[in-house]
Amino acid sequence: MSAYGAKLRPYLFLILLKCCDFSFMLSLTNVHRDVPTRNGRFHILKGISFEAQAGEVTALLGPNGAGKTTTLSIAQGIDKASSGTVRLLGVDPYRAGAGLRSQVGVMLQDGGLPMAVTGERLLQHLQRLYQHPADIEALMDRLDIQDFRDRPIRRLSGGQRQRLGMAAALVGRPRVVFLDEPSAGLDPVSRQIVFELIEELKAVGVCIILTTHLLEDAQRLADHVVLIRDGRVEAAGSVEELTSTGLRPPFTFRVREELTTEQQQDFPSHLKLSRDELVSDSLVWCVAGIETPADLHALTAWMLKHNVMPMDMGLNSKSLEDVFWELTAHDHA
Ligand SMILES: Nc1ncnc2c1ncn2[C@@H]1O[C@H](COP(=O)(O)OP(=O)(O)OP(=O)(O)O)[C@@H](O)[C@H]1O
Repeated sequence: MSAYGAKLRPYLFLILLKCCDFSFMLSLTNVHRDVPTRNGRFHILKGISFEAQAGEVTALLGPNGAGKTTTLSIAQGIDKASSGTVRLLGVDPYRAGAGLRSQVGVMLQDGGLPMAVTGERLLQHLQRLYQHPADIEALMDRLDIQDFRDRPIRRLSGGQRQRLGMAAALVGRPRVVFLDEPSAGLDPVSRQIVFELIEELKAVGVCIILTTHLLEDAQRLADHVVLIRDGRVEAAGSVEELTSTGLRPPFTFRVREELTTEQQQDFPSHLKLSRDELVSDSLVWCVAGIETPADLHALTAWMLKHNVMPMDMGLNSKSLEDVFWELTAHDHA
């Protein structure tokens, strides 16, 4: 190697290292997607950026029509971004060949499953497409598919199809798995099976990207949440990061009997008392403005003065659902 080449060697090594850096299994940078319409162009995605890492669950959340499915399709390479950069295992998924496909599992929704064949036949067929497939007997055991393995897919219930769709996504032992609404329509037992499997996949370093409308599921499963609204990333971070920012959840207390007008009128003026509208039981009250022990003292002094003994009271922890409502409040106004 020339002296110039020798000087370049450390840099070449660094560039090579960067190209092989798969700590982000998936990255989208400023991705736009627009489609022609009669009056011009409709912008479905308006600059989506996020990353998904190995051994983590990344959950895409958002209201109907936000752009989640379009984002997933582009991330998988089924659809093409109008602009921006997509990297799946280091390559552009839209242009990539079979080498990438064999490392990526996609959970097919109902429409994508061949209705006439049996679940077992489908899994056997998929098994032959991969060099190092999973053991499908073990997969069928794990997802509780054995009982209906020989039934045509069209005869299966929604929950059975969901589990078969998940098995189909895992036959090739993928490094990255895309799951569209994996827990939709599942009974509690099937849901638990799917959740445990997702945890096992995480533990062996699989990168899981899922969409869900069930915020409770996202809260339980996701390491990283990407909240999409109107084609943009409205918020992103861990569940803890998202639930510890923004509005503080209200302090609530529950009483056995209705508060009188006099009690309400004498409430400490720097605190705001209102009924908790999310609870059908109207005897739950929210108190906004409790920031310090002195505020708490003002509240309990008012209770003492008016002989109000709460059945329970406390500061609520914020859920992903609260964050979702906060961020999408103007959509529902
Ligand atoms: N090919 C297309 N042509 C025109 N509009 C489209 C096209 N594909 C998607 N859209 C529109 O883009 C928006 C986002 O669609 P997308 O399916 O990505 O949303 P989503 O977040 O997955 O919604 P949902 O939660 O209802 O499944 C919707 O308004 C949809 O009607």
